[in-house]
Amino acid sequence: MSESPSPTPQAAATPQAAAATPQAPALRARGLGFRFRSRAGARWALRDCEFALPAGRITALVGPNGAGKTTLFHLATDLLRPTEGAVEVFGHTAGTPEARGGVAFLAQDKPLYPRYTVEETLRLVSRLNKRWDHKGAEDIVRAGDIPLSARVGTLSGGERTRVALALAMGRRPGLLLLDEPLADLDPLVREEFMGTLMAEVLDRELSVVLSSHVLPDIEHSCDYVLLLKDGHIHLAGDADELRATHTLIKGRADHPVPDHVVHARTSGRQLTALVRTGGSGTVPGDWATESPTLEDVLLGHLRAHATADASAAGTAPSTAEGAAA
Ligand SMILES: Nc1ncnc2c1ncn2[C@@H]1O[C@H](COP(=O)(O)OP(=O)(O)OP(=O)(O)O)[C@@H](O)[C@H]1O
Repeated sequence: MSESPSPTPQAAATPQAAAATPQAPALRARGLGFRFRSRAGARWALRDCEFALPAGRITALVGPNGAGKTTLFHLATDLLRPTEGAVEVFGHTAGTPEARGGVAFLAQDKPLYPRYTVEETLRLVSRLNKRWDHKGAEDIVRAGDIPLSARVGTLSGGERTRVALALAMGRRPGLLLLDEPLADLDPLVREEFMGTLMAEVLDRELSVVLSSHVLPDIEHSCDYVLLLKDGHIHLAGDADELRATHTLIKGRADHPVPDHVVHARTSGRQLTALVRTGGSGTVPGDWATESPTLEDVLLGHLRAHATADASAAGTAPSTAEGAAA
């Protein structure tokens, strides 16, 4: 891991508690847009984003590569400033001392000093944060059997993720933003990591937004979903509600396809489709129906996105993969 100028940039943020407005969403976007400018020209990474993520929940932030997930985290933590609109943390505009004090960010590359021991790293970050829970941070490290005397550079990817989580949690944030924290963890450590996170949510009334491409891990741990595509909000809502308002159907491919199909595909003579049923669960026609998992719902919407892209590029498969979101 390369040495970086500052471990956990957000750890140096103003250590001031966010006086959370009661009932204020943990994270809210109002007409939020961000445009990168480069030599190649300007490009919108996020546009017209409107959402309110409820407090005390674990929100899954999902979307294809380049959808704008990291950009959203950077806007929420004031590493970037909106080109248009605004983003708020517990009702406070991102970048204000109240917002900065209430949010901790675990970045994808988890910047840490490799030559420091774990203990030195915790002490360094504790000095930068008045509101620091040293025991809580150490407990998270110890739960992973990581010696405090170990040099960060000698830790595995999963162990570094745990140390970075301890640094973020030590700041006692109201909102924790995790950018693909599961990417370098093996399945057992992933399960353990999500268990630690869920316990923290319950014990500390923490709100979490977690970006991930690992959909099965989201299934049992996330209770709210935000799906981004091409910098726009494609889907947002309570996980149970999303399961209840979609239905999986299977049947003969030569049957007329029902309304509100999110995504359909054929295999031989069989058609399988994800349909928005608005909660009734009923689909007219001769179809076998099944309740979808959250993964089914997200895959359906992600595939719809991929197919729409392929169609636009003239490369859509010639099967019945038509999609209507
Ligand atoms: N520094 C930059 N300069 C110009 N464009 C950028 C920059 N960083 C990101 N982008 C572009 O902004 C868009 C959103 O990028 P972002 O990293 O937010 O996506 P993401 O959803 O986090 O992707 P991934 O899942 O691959 O991590 C992409 O089109 C990306 O190419």
